[in-house]
Amino acid sequence: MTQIAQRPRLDIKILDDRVRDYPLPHYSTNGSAGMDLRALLDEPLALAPGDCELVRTGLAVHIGDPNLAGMILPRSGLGHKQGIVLGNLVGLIDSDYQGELMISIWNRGQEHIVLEPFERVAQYVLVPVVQAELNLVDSFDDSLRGDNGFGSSGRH
Ligand SMILES: O=c1ccn([C@H]2C[C@H](O)[C@@H](COP(=O)(O)OP(=O)(O)OP(=O)(O)O)O2)c(=O)[nH]1
Ligand SMILES: [Mg+2]
Repeated sequence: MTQIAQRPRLDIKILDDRVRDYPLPHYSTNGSAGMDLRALLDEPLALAPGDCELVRTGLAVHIGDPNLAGMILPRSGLGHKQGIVLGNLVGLIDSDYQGELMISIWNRGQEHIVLEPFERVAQYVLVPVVQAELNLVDSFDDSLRGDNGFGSSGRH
C-alpha cells in the first residue's frame, strides 16, 4: 500500500469575496496531482483565435519554503479539445510570491471561445525544487555522453 506523505500546509488568502461562493482549490481525487483554478471574471470572456488574456483568480498562496514551487498548468481537456492553454506555457510560482495567482489564458485554437466566470481554467501543482550552487570550472570530469546532444543517442 502506498504511504501517503504528510501534506505541506500553504497559507492562502482570498482577495475577492466572490471567490467565497466556490470551494477553495482542492484535489478532486486522492491521486490528483493538481488543484483546479477558477477564472475570476466580471463577465464571460470572449477569446478569438490567438487571443491571450491575463485572468485573475482572486487568490494568493504563500508557499514560504524555497524547496517548493507552484506550477500553473493547462487542463488537458480544455487544452486538447478547445485549444485553451497558457500564454506562458507554464506558470512558475516562486515560493516567496505573495501576490495574486494570475493565469495567462491563450486561445491557441482555430475557434472563438467564451470562458464563463468561475470556470475551472487551469491547475495548480506543487513541486519540489532543489536550489543549486554554481561551481565555475575549466573542464568537466569525463562522462559517457560528453557533449553529444539532440538525438545523438539511439543511433545504430
Ligand atoms: O502564470 C503565472 C506566472 C507567474 N506568476 C507570478 C508568480 C511568480 O512568482 C511571479 C514571477 O513569475 P516569473 O518569475 O515566472 O516571471 P518574471 O517575468 O521572471 O518576473 P519577475 O521578474 O518578477 O521574477 O509571477 C503568476 O501569478 N502566474
Ligand atoms: Mg522571475
